Amino acid sequence: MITTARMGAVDRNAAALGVPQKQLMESSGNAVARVVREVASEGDSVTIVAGRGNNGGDALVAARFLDGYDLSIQLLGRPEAISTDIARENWEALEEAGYPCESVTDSAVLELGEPDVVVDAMLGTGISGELREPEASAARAINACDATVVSVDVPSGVDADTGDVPESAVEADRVVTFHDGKLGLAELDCEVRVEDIGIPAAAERYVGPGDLELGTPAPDAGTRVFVIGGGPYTGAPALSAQAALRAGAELSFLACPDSIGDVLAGYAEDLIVQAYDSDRLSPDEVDDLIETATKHDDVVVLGPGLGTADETLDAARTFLEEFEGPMVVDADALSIVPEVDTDATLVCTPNRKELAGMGGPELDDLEAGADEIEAFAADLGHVVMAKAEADVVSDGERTRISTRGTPGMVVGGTGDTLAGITAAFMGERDPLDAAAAAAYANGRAAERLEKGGGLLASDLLDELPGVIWGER
Ligand SMILES: NC(=O)C1=CN([C@@H]2O[C@H](COP(=O)(O)OP(=O)(O)OC[C@H]3O[C@@H](n4cnc5c(N)ncnc54)[C@H](O)[C@@H]3O)[C@@H](O)[C@H]2O)[C@@H](O)CC1
Ligand SMILES: [K+]
Repeated sequence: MITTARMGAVDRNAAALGVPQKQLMESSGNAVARVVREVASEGDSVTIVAGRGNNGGDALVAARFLDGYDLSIQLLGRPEAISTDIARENWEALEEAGYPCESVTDSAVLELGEPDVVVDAMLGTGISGELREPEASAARAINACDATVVSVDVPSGVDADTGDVPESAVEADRVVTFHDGKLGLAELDCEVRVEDIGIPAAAERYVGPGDLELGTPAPDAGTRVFVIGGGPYTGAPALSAQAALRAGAELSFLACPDSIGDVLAGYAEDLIVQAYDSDRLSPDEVDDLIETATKHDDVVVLGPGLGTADETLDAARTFLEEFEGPMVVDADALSIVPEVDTDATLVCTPNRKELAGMGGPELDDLEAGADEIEAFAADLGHVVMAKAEADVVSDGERTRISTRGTPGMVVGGTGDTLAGITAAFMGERDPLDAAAAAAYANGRAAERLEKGGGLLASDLLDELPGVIWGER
């Protein structure tokens, strides 16, 4: 099963891999025609009712695969109103080649007659709510006639994600949907066929620009990130907090020992430092930290630069047990995740060594071990983003791999930026989607810098907005 948002992302990834949507539309149209051939006999009359989006485009392609039938092609609206180039090009090709095309500009004029088959291609996944005109009248006409109704992708009007069926929706006899099943079709009383349209498996497996779009919230999402880190180290928490801002967080807070508060504040005037009265994180601070994070609905980053003192790990353990919001767990805090029972929503970001330290698989090649990482994430019950040349992100059921990045990223601190980006995205996005998008963004930032070696994690900061807001 796939959501329509994820389907859109995979589609975009396929285009980035060199398989553009027009090619997929050709496959979809072909698949629609195959189903029409199954329900129609030679010479039967087939009426295509096409909307102005890509759902209509699929059926316009199908027309070219239906020689031998008594075809009628009705476009709902004026050809100039077709909303995508690829659908318009397919319309123009039909007109040019002399197919029986009509543009229906007044809903009252939709003359269905008594066709044997109606292809319902008014609306697919682009729909929201009750049908508007002229689609609503056309749906009534389709529902009133005796024809076998073949719906393209989804019966027009039905929400492919939720399965909501507004009163005005088309009642289909068959549905031809593409690539993968849609949750919203499961409850319908009709035959649903899932057709392969030639999307490369890599478009789902490897993160691409579609994942960036899917996992990145709007720039005004207003997420607040709260980094709990530092003590023995100062750079790591500062990098996480700054990366969160570059990835669109509205505010980035840093909770740290007061002994390093001034140092952290000195790194960047954009950070808001909340120092506690101690040399390192200890259980005494936890109640305050949880109260602050909970009150402001913060996304927490726990771990960067915390160190491994016993009292610090005790504090991290208590925080995990008691916090119930979204959080990224990185670095020194990772080792305690398997021992605690938490209601928080976690993305854990171990490198190879930390992964093994958490009781996960010992792997040289994370990509080759993706199945083991998936099994580990399932056991753990949290999203795991394992980091190396390839980053493997899994929630135990869904697994995505990012091969973006450069060898220069082995330098210290690139994991800290990744944690901060993930947190900024997690405020408004599914944790797996957020983590996958963050891996892509962090890696792309390094690629754009084109440094063979000598990359600094802090170099990535300036590059992130161009990737995230420019490439999504
Ligand atoms: N991988 C994919 O995602 C592929 C998608 N394809 C097709 O593309 C379709 C999605 O295309 P689009 O995104 O262009 O969307 P649609 O073709 O579903 O329709 C979009 C249009 O419908 C209008 N609309 C929205 N709600 C409405 C309502 N309640 N009443 C009347 N009009 C309404 C919108 O303003 C928009 O112009 C899929 O369903 C599928 O058929 C295929 O071409 C192949 C590949
Ligand atoms: K449809």
